[in-house]
Amino acid sequence: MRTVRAPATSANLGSGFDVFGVALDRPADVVRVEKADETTIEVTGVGSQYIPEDPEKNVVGAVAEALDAPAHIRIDKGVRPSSGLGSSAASSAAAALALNGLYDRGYSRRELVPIAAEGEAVVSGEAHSDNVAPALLGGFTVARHGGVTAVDAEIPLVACLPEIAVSTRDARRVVPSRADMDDVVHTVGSAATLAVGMCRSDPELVGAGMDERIVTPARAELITGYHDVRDAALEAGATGVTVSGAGPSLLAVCGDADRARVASAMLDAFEDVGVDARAYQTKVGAGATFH
Ligand SMILES: Nc1ncnc2c1ncn2[C@@H]1O[C@H](COP(=O)(O)OP(=O)(O)O)[C@@H](O)[C@H]1O
Ligand SMILES: N[C@@H](CCOP(=O)(O)O)C(=O)O
Repeated sequence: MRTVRAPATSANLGSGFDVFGVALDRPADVVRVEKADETTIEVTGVGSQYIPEDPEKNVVGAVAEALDAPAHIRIDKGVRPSSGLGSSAASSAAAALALNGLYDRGYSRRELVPIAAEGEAVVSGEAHSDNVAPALLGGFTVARHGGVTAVDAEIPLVACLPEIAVSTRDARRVVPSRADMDDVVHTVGSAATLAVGMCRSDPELVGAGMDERIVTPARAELITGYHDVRDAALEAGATGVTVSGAGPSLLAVCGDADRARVASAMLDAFEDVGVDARAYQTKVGAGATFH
């Protein structure tokens, strides 16, 4: 038997669509695997009523198949599905690491990234690895077709999750297929600023580098109260705010001293537009760990 905890993650960070991601210190999924003749899945925890236990439909079924590692898989969800906090990726990453250990497959964490991404293809139609990379490796990650670069960073964050469901599949449909060259240049500048900020653990640079004008505005439309909540967080001291993953969560970057104030400003702003929400006061954290 093997048990692995894998963290929530936030992808894109505004300017790094389908490339950048960070592991969050909390919340997390816990996945336990035992060898079996065929794969069966049991799901408990946050939002488990919305998650299929059929191995053809649950992300961990695709991971078990990719590793040729049939197992009884128990998932205790800490990351709500359709949250924009890498819920499916947390399960995929945890299952990949746990099954790799259970069956002695010998893959490194980096080699497990494309295997765990097979799970993402089940739910969003594409094996994007910007969530599974930080869930496995921790820190700030840059996921490209050629491989993943990861760095540790000390950055305080607030992830604010409203009681709205936005599926990654639907939010990918609103992404424009073409972009204006001025906006592309702006995005490159932001992405470079953000990456330098992560390397320096500098919340000012990371926040400034989240600004992006191509994907984020289209997705903001799917989130009731997005602009009010963003403004409230900035006024409370956040250095940058953007859509987390495909939404509906918002991710704010701030200094340590401002984190509690930013979290409560975001909750109040959601409440003002009639939306219940919860805020995770978190930071860039570690990747999946064995228990
Ligand atoms: N193990 C799993 N954990 C979470 N969601 C899963 C899992 N397996 C399948 N799903 C499905 O994936 C969808 C959620 O994935 P996604 O929209 O990517 O959420 P998130 O943005 O939080 O990653 C839901 O439809 C859910 O039923
Ligand atoms: N790059 C993907 C990330 C989706 O993240 P999730 O946490 O919403 O699953 C996208 O932006 O579509």
